Amino acid sequence: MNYTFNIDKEFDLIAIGRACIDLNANEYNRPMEETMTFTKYVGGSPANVAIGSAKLGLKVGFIGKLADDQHGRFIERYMREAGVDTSNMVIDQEGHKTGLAFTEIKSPEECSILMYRDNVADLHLAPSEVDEEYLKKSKILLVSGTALAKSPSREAVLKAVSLAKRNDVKVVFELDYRPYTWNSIEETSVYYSLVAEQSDILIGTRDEYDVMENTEKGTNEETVGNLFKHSSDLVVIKHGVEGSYAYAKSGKVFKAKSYKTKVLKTFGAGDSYASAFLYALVRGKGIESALKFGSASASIVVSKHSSSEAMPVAEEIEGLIAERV
Ligand SMILES: Nc1ncnc2c1ncn2[C@@H]1O[C@H](COP(=O)(O)OP(=O)(O)O)[C@@H](O)[C@H]1O
Ligand SMILES: O=C(O)C[C@@H](O)[C@H](O)C(=O)COP(=O)(O)O
Repeated sequence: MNYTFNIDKEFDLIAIGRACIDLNANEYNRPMEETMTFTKYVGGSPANVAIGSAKLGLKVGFIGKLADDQHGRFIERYMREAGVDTSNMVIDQEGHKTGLAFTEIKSPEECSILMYRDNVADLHLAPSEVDEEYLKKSKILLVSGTALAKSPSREAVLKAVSLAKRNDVKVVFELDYRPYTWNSIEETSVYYSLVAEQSDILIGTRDEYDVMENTEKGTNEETVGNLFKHSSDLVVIKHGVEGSYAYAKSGKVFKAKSYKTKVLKTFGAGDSYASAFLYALVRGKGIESALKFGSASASIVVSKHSSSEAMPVAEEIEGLIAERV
């Protein structure tokens, strides 16, 4: 089953939200307290998705705010060289900082992220910095849930969503829930529900949908039943290594297994999944195939050290899918 986009648009995808720095532990299987060296990469979920999709060949743009410092300049250059259009990345003029994510790899299954996100530039993106003329050129607006955590970024995203709806741009909501950015689950649930109801496509883990619904143990059937009362017509629910489902409004349900690999760390799975899933969907490969693309890309990235730099090219994904038929 195919998903259709407006083919007259110049950009395939424009992401909105944070572009930050990941500092990934060089020493494996050690707690953070004993980790002495880290490698720097561009990070931030929507930046990772933008980089991943651009590497696969989509025409990608980004709306976000960068710190006016060495880190901000590193991020802009890296993304531009990765093929992302950075013309709508705004440079902060008020001394806000770049968000940092230190990763801990205690074991392949036990990974965590220590985030430094006080006073970060990305959450200071203002509604006036979201340009309708730019956004309307895209097939997809990719919204990262974390960008809803604080004003003025929250209002900037709400404006982008309403401009997307006015201009035949599909809204894809990547729930991307990061607890430390929010005051409470109640607050998250309010803003997640607001954007979910206006989104065409949603991508999240089962746990993230539970946060959105402010519930402990929701079911996929209840989740999609509620979402299909609104704008959504495709809902992807990921269950980690157990695999993932896509529910279409027509009633069709698709399932994909994950691809076994030698896991180095678990982070990066969600972002690589989203970039390859959307690539396949935009290229008209069908929903079932898009799930396989997402899963295969995630499998490749969890076996590597970074999230952004490790994003695969299409041939690597196709090779893995063909090998595991
Ligand atoms: N250990 C793993 N080995 C291989 N693939 C994995 C593994 N963990 C996750 N994946 C793949 O990555 C996808 C997203 O992972 P998940 O953990 O659900 O998302 P997130 O990283 O957003 O929390 C899964 O649907 C699966 O295909
Ligand atoms: O999103 C962030 O700010 C941190 C990411 O850059 C980091 O690489 C990561 O956590 C990715 O994990 P994922 O969301 O599971 O793909």
